[in-house]
Amino acid sequence: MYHSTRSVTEQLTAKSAVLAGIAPDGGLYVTDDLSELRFDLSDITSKDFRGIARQVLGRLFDDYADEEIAECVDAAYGSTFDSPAVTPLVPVGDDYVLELFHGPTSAFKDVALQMLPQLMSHARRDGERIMILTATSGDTGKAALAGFADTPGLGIAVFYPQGGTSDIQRLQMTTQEGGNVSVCAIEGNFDDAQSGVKKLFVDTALHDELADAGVRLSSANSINIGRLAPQITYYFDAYAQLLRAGAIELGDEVEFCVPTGNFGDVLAGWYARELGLPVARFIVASNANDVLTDFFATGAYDRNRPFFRTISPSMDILISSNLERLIYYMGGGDAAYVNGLMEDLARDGRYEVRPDIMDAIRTLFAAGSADDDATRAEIAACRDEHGYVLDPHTAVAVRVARDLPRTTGAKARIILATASPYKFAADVCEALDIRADAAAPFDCMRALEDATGTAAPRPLSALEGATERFDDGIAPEQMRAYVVRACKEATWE
Ligand SMILES: N[C@@H](CCOP(=O)(O)O)C(=O)O
Repeated sequence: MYHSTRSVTEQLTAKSAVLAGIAPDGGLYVTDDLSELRFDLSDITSKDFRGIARQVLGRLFDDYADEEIAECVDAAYGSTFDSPAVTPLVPVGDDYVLELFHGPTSAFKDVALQMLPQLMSHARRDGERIMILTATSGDTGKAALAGFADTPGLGIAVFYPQGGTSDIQRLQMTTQEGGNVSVCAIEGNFDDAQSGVKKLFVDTALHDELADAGVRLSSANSINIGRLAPQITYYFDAYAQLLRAGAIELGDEVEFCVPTGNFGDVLAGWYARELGLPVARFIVASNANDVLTDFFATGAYDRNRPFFRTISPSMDILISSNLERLIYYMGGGDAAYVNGLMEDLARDGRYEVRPDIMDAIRTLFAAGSADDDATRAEIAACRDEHGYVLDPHTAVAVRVARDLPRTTGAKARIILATASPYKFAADVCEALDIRADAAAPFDCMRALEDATGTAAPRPLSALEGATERFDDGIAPEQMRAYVVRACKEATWE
């Protein structure tokens, strides 16, 4: 059963938690006693990606029948990824890069957002209409649109920060087809978009108004446990790939370095560890928005700081929602304590975690940050040293990992590659000193292809000349009215 990080009174089945997205008190759904759900390592790592996905989802979402989970996995990972491995692991220097960008929108979000619509479709009752509200700093939005477009009974509204994504990321979203989709720029940053969405989730008057039209709200962000859980799969699968390559032996510990914004991706790794994956340490890598780096150093989470727009825009985030789940678990499941911290955050923009909890957290997590200059330098260095082209988010992680020696006991280090460099062609060209007009994204794509001998993913190059359907831009206060309209205008069946 699932309950809020902020209270334990309401207990929900997995299907209900997935459909709800976020708890009515603003908390995130969690399940207790993860240790009872641990896998036999030899068994789970003997499976391929799809087999691991079936195991992970079947265990965490036990009210889905085995056949339902199998149908979800086949639909999500049957033919939608351009690599037979789904998330291939590639050696780069002394480390490994886990390429999570082989899905339809060239970002790691595809792994979960090809799955979430399947999970929701199986949980939804006949006739029920669900509007998925999504805040994005660039990658989640398109991956959610691609996953939910024209899915019966489900609609989707995506909010992105105006000017806060790469040109390609914006075009991916504004050209999206489907009768159940809407895309809107917000005057503000990702935090404004996500806070706006969270406000709507706890707006009971809005819920009543939409209920009269037969619509309820849910989320495609990693605050939704149905979005987070599918990401656990690739941690186990990366380990399985290392075993098959003979790079480690069963039981050896590894470490992961994860480029981080909303803390969902790295938290999925932590769940994998709780479920039995031998992980010595997680490295949390941030860009200049280094609120997490400071948190791990000091125990104080303080969002009262300048917000930077960087060349790794998907990580331009100062409110890392999923940290709430980690604190809940590392604090021994004390929902009242978490509730108090979240009240501090809402009131003062900061909270401070108890030293004993921080000590426990620091045994497992290290953190570091890289600004734009360091990111560009890393893109260039990795190409020079290994002939491998990084996207800016992955480059942040590689740079942070470079500065931290591998922890004792870890037999291999895996860096999560979260997006294709072609989504950020202009910045990657600049970093690699490739001559191209930064204001012309498709010229940059071609220049990057010519200079590196790699090919842009077809869905990205096909954006050239595509018709932009959405040019709405609103203030955060107008999000409520926008959602009401989106619900009225969506084609539901
Ligand atoms: N990095 C995301 C922002 C939201 O994170 P999520 O994992 O909670 O969806 C993005 O690129 O949109």
